[in-house]
Amino acid sequence: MRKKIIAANWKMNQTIADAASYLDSFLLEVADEKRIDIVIVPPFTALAYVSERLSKVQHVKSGAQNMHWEKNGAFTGEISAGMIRELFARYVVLGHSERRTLFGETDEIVNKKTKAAIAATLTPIVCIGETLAERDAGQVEQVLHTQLTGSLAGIPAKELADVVLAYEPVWAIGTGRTATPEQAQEAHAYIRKVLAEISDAATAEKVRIQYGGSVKPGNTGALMGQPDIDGALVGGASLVARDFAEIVKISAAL
Ligand SMILES: O=C[C@H](O)COP(=O)(O)O
Repeated sequence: MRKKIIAANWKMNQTIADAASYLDSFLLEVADEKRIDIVIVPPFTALAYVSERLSKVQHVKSGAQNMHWEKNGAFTGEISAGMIRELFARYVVLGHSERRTLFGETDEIVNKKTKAAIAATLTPIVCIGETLAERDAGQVEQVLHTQLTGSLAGIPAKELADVVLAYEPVWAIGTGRTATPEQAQEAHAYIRKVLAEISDAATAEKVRIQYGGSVKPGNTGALMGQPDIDGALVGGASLVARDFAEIVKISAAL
């Protein structure tokens, strides 16, 4: 049985002051929700603060939104896995579609970052997903296959088992247009099939696959009730503490 993992990707939102009042209410709301993993992914500027607050709460962890694959060097504006780990963050989101589309991240780059994160004992949340044009052209499986084999190349099964994947159809991100539970389940089942091909069936069964794209309290139950959906990567709805707490509670109760 895979433990569900629900993550709040705040993207470029929330100051330290915002994070403080958010956590005041969110941590009270989810104080008893210890059946699932909960992750808060703030912008880098609030990561130290959020990690410090969460160090007193065992069941909620922090994560970063991006990192560079090198340990250090002349990479202005970048930070390394070791720097994230120094803040006691446990997760890092890699290859988010906004990184791929707006900042030119390729599967090769995501692969280097994933390996560097694992080497630094961070758990990567590797994002994949098709655009609307690709879905309309019937290329969903082809796109997911390319992204999976490229982003996860050369990662041994033992390490792959602990990687978290996030299936985020690009057309559902921030649009209010959610994949139906059936569409999401179909994609997740295919992802697990590809995972079995690139590792083995037992490893594929262990990998947790989140769904992301306009997840809200109202659609959480139907999505999280699907057999191959093991959690959610939540953007917009995670900015409101009460909404994100509701998503956590609905997921934990399933
Ligand atoms: O990382 C989160 C995803 O991009 C989903 O964002 P959204 O919930 O605002 O659609």
